[in-house]
Amino acid sequence: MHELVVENARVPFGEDIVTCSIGIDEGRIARIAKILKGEQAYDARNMLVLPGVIDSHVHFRDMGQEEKEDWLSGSRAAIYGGVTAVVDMPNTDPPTFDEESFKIKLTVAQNRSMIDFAINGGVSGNLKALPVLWRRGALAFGEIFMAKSTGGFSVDEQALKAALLEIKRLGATASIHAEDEALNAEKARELARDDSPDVYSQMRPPGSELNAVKAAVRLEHETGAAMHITHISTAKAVEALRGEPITCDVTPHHLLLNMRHWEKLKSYGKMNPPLRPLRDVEALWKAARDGSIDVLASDHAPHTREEKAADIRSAPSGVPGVETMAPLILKEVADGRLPLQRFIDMTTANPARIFGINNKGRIEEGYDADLIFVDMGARRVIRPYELHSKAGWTPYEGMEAIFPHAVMQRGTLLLDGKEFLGRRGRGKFIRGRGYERKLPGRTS
Ligand SMILES: NC(=O)N[C@@H](CC(=O)O)C(=O)O
Ligand SMILES: [Zn+2]
Ligand SMILES: [Zn+2]
Repeated sequence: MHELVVENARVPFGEDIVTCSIGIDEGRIARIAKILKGEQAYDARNMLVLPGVIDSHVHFRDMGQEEKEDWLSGSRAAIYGGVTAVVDMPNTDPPTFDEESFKIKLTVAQNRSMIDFAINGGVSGNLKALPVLWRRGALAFGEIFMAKSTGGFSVDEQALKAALLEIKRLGATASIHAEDEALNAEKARELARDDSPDVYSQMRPPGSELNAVKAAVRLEHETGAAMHITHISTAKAVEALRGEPITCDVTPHHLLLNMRHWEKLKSYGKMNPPLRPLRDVEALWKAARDGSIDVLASDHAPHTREEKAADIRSAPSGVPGVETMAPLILKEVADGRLPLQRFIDMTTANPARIFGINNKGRIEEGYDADLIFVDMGARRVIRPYELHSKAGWTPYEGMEAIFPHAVMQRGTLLLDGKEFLGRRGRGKFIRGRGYERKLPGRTS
């Protein structure tokens, strides 16, 4: 007799969808079978049941940037979007560059997050701090900024190489923000007086990303570090990774928005890397379908309406996305633009494997019962006032999406139809592989 049985669940197994029961004990999937007995039952009503989404690239801000987002608002938005685990980036205030800032963020997230969370260590002139960040449980290192973005951090190739050698020594993974800082700076000067609506895309051209990705490939050859390119946004950068042992992720905005959206979005469409031409968007979809892109990650980067109302050069870069990512892409799955199994791999098993998150990302015995329940016919138009990020705006207003009907984390419902059941502080810290492990002695 299981504690809880999810009945009438339609679970995708490879190409098939099997109607089954999922037996859950102590928050874990204990059995999957036709019929199971449980003290409690949850009728999935023939909904599609998928593993909870792991969003491996979010900026939940908080601490010195509470006005943009905090862990409570960010994790609430995540739940409504079917996300049951997030990985928070280090460009916060304070930035996660040392033991003290890691502990501060961990305490804040443990007190406030309603979903399970991981914290990445940052890299910026803090080479000596990488081992202690790893021991404190950093999931990975990154995003490591090769070009300045929000927060103004960036490392040159020499510093990046030193960090990669240390990351390799630790057995950790590096996630890279690949743009060419020098080219971006040169373009910004060259286009200082240009007031075309798409000038921001011209200031950070595809060549900037390509230069940085090529440098990252060289550094992988030189260091052998486990590397991942985050928010890849151009056809040529995807090509540059072909055949390389480097994984990558794509954001919903680079799949669903393009340079034609500048007219309408203005500074709300500003993010790094910037909006691209349609030909890059089509190439990203092709790469998502054929597996050249491993992960879908939101790069949830909220800024307030007031900040975003500024002109294109002074407004901050970044768009919110944790609540709309899975719903928007599930709608594309329903429209046949991406196979369901690719969606599942890109949002669950792949990020779990790449970043070393154990026991999450699959509907299999022994895995956490992190589940989302989706009616693939339940389309809804996105309205900003119905979303939950503190941003209070979205670049996807008016677009159709398929939001999950229910969300469960480790066997506890966090959302059930209109009923929101998330609780502050219930999210658990997802520790990286280096947590409290004795570090290999320093070789040099
Ligand atoms: N993507 C963005 O434009 N901004 C992100 C940082 C980043 O991912 O570069 C942010 O933190 O605001
Ligand atoms: Zn970035
Ligand atoms: Zn980011």
